[in-house]
Amino acid sequence: MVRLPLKQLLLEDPDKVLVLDGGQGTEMENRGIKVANPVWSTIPFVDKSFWEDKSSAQRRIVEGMFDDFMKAGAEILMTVTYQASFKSVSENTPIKTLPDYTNLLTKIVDFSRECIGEDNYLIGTIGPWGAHVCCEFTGHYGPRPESINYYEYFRPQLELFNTNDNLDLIGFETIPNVHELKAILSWDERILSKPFYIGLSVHENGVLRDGTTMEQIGNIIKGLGNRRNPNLLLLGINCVSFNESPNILESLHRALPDMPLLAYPNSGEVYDTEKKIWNANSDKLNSWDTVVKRYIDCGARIIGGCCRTSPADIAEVSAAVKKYT
Ligand code: MET
Ligand SMILES: [Zn+2]
Repeated sequence: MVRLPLKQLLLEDPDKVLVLDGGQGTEMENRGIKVANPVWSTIPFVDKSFWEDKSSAQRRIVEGMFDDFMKAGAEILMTVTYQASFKSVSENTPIKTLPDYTNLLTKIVDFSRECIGEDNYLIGTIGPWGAHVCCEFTGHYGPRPESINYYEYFRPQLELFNTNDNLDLIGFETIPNVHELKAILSWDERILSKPFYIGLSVHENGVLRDGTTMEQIGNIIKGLGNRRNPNLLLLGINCVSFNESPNILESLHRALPDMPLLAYPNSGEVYDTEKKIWNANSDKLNSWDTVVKRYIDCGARIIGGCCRTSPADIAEVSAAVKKYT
């Protein structure tokens, strides 16, 4: 294998910062794929023609997207599996059984590896429990969030990602609720046997969507002591306000000074939930150059973009990473 195991790279090359890709779901939408459905950006992979016809339009779009992110400088890229839990897929697509689901996810992972080659790192992404009920930006997990069986929800996707050698890292993205965070943190190496990270969904006022502060999150992680899963490699934020993201990451760094961090904010545009369109943010206070420098200064080791960030954004991230490392 050409690439070093990620854990080793993070330890042995402390100045290395990896450039992540951008917002795949929104980028696929920009390129003409209709993603408005319950499995979101995983939809093209559910179509048989994606696998049977190697020159199908949708397949070319996904290949082109990976290519353009790599040309922009991305060296760690994601599978398009944010909303591909067994529950979401089996309830909303013709794929109903565990073997068929496993087959679908294996094909997606192996296809993504083919797209990015052996030199780059591949993350198997997992959206939060809230993604299947669209509440990853509110964190409202109902009256008893502590009694949700998170493990049961994640298990089929996790078991597959754990065992597929094409994946270097598992990414839990956009986690908005502290009970879900605690559940993931309670899983040991038998449940999470591959390196993983957790991306938090943080309000622009700096607290987790459910109101938990970064300091409280720091205490939860410190409190794990030797029960902490050694595969937890990084903690960070994703799909958060572009302008506020450096402040948020800095507060996470103050809470956990030794933790390697990751950050991939939104583009800085603002979503109008009524008109369902993205508007340019006239108050975009920062440039990628500024935010990337601040991320690096507080210990970020993986930096990229989330929703509405494109290869052009990743090129700016990559230039800033080169400048400041
Ligand atoms: C709602 S956050 C989405 C994250 C996902 N990795 C994507 O960009 O497709
Ligand atoms: Zn996002």
